[in-house]
Parts: sequence; C-alpha cells; structure tokens
Amino acid sequence: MAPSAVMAQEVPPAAESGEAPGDAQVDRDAPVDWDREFGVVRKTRDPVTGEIPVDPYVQSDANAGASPFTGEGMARAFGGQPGIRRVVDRFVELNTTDPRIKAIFGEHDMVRLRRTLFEQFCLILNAGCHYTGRDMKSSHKGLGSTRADLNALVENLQQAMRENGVGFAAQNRFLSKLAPMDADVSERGEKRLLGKRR
Ligand code: HEM
Repeated sequence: MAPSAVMAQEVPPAAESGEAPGDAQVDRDAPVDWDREFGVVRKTRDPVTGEIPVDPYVQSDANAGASPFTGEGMARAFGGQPGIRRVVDRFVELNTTDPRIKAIFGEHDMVRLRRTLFEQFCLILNAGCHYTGRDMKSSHKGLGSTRADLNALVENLQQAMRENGVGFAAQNRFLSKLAPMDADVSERGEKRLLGKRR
C-alpha cells in the first residue's frame, strides 16, 4: 500500500528526539477524569423537579408502610396539607442539621425526600394524597441507621409537630402509625452488640 498522508502523521516526530513512542500524544498537563478512571456514574438532577432519578420501582400507596386514618380529624390536627408541608420541611431541616444523624442524610436527595415524606404523611393522615415513593425497606436498605438514630429522628419529628401546633394526642396517634416501621428503617446494631433483642 502506498504511504498515505494519514500514515505519515502517525510516525511520532518524537522518535528522533529520544522520547518514548506515544509520548507525543499524551498531554501531561491535562486534568485526570477520576470519575472515568474509577467508573463513577454521577446522576444529574431533573431540570424540572430538581430531583436525582432513582432506579425503577412499582408505585403504590402500600409502599407508605401504614394504612391511612379514617375521617378528617388527623388531617385537621396537622393543619391540612399546608400544615403537613410545614411539619415535613422542619422535620427534614432538623434531621439534616442534627449532629447525631446528619451524616446519614448527607449524600442523599433532600428534594426528593421532602416530596415523598410529605406524600407519605399526607396519605397516612388522610389529607388527600397518594404516595409515589419507594417502600420503607428498600429505601432504607444499606443506610446503616440504628435504633438510636431512629430515636433521634422521632425526637425531631416530635419537635417539628410541637412547633407547628399539632396537639399531643394527635402527635402520639401519628407516631403509633410509624412505630411498626422500625424494623424496616433501622438496623438493630446496638441491640445486637448487647446481645439483646427487643
Ligand atoms: C419511621 C421512620 C421513618 C420514616 C417514616 C421514613 C420515611 C422515608 C421516606 C418516605 C423516604 C423516601 C423514600 C423514597 O425516596 O422513595 C425515606 C428516605 C430516607 N430516609 Fe427515612 N424514614 C424513617 C426513618 C429513617 C431513619 C431512622 C433514617 C436515618 C437516621 C432515615 C434516613 C433516610 C434517608 C437518608 C433517606 C434517603 C434514601 C435515598 O436517598 O436513597 N429514615 N425515608
């Protein structure tokens, strides 16, 4: 085959200057793309919702992990949807600034959490919503949260409800809906260490 212009370009000019073959093509000052080197895939936020996409799952109200109250009493005690929104936003704020548990929330999508928590609370309180989030077991899998973390989170929820004028009886009724979820949202690390089971 006759030498072409392309083949002529492939002969490294550095060959005559003593550089190793191929060195001419390596830009030693170019920044290294470490994500590519380590195969890290970064998900970008949806430009409309601001949320980071999650793997596909089947949506169902059953994923909320508790059946709704009947009647309007609980929704009213929380101040309807606007009141539930205030409780959820404050609850998320407390959790993400609480030195005991903020590290667990650090790398996660708080835009999505605020939306799905609102839907979950609103559904359970019978305030007119559907829950579109994941079930409690799969969404908390691998977080490594313990019973102590759950206790801290419940204290924060109590504070958020108290600050937003939810009466004590309604607070306790709501917490009694969440309590059975404990095995799905936390691991019993300390209990196991102590050799005890609840
Ligand atoms: C009964 C108690 C709890 C309830 C009702 C609850 C509720 C929820 C809901 C609705 C979601 C969103 C699911 C989705 O994205 O589809 C979620 C996610 C999350 N929860 Fe909880 N949770 C509870 C306990 C906890 C505890 C104890 C911790 C840690 C201290 C925790 C940390 C998180 C984190 C970090 C996420 C985001 C997970 C992700 O982005 O993949 N949760 N939780």
